[in-house]
Amino acid sequence: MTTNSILCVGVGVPSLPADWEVIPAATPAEARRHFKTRPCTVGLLLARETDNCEELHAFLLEHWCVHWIAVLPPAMLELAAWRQLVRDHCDDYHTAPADSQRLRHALGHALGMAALRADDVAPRAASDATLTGRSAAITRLRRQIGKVAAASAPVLIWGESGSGKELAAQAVHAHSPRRKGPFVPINCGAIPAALIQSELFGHERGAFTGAARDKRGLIESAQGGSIFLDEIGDLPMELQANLLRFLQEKTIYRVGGTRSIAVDARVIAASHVNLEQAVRRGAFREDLYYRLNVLALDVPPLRERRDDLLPLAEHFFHTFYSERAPRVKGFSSRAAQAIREYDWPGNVRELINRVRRAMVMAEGRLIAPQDLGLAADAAAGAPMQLDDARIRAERDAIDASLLRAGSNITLAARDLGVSRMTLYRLLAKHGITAPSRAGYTGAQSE
Ligand SMILES: Nc1ncnc2c1ncn2[C@@H]1O[C@H](COP(=O)(O)OP(=O)(O)OP(=O)(O)O)[C@@H](O)[C@H]1O
Repeated sequence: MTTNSILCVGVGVPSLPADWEVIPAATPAEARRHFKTRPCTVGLLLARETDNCEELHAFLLEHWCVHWIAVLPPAMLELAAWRQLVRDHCDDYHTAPADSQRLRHALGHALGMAALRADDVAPRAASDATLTGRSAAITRLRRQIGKVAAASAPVLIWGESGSGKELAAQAVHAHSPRRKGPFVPINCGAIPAALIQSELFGHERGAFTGAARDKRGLIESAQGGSIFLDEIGDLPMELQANLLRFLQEKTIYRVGGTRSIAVDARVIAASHVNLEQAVRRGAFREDLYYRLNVLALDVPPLRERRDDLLPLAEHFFHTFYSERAPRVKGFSSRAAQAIREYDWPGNVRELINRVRRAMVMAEGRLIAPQDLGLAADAAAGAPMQLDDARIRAERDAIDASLLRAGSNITLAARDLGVSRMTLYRLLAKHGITAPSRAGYTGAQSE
């Protein structure tokens, strides 16, 4: 690919400077074929009234990393759907007929910006199927990821549990100049405090009892790539100092070691707690917070991007298609409505778990709200003894937290405010099978 390649989608390709390679594609389908073999960083979208806005929207979503410039008749800009398409996907737009001087200038500028971002690296991937969703919020996030990926400073991702922080971190890495290097995810909250230092920084032989040989830490293993520190707020204070030193000096010391080791790894951190408040409470170092918070990304909770709910549900239905009971063909309209109306406190992870469970448990051909555990209480209104109501509420709470926690007993117990042992006892009491990591399938007995 030359750096001056421009993919023109639509008809009526304008004359452009001879040293630019112009790749014409009359339709999105043709453009898709070109993208497979000739990825471009700049695209010109020549829209006409007869075009299908939805189809173009889907195409642009797949190629969100491209810098798009649109040319469209002024009347189309009166229409809300087209205005949104331009707002969501394009860096710039011109009304047709476009002034050729201004258009060349805009395209030249886009090529220049793309070249700066690419920074001598292979072209950014032309599509990313992983961050599914079509809401304005997720579209914005994808655009921000594209920008953040090109930079080299640390990234801090904020979002509720299960909202997609790790996926966003993977996308930053996948679109960055480091994409060929490793992506090393670490959950700071899941590693026991006694182990975390040697896990992160490695150790030298004899550093402590049991350290029989030298061991590389996870930070070192991210050499040339990115390290993803999930739940950074759980990092003990003393390690926060070590991490700060690494961010400042790009070197680490293994536990028990005296030699500094240079490590070239980009830090991407994430938290579901407000780190600013943690700083105020004295639980998180202020200097580390400012070091990390250079490029911030906010992954919105699912209830704030309801337009993503059905595309995501469909996406997971297809992802787990082979696991479904063979008769299950899709979602009923009542299930779709229930999905749209529910608040999804456990975010995308909860949606995955509910869809997976429904695909296995559904009684009919179409998934119903009750298969998703989202039916309005069928017994509502019927008299119920207080004891029964208590038992039912307890079981529903356990059910819901297991779904939110993605079958992780430790997280579910924490969510419910009980110990793991108590949760196991409650599971036995309600006849709920202790979930395997493969997936929670809900209460087994009524
Ligand atoms: N937009 C999305 N498209 C497709 N899958 C998604 C999307 N967002 C999240 N997921 C999926 O949802 C699950 C939870 O996402 P992820 O692990 O990234 O969340 P998280 O915010 O890092 O969670 P936690 O705070 O618990 O670590 C993963 O299986 C992920 O692949």
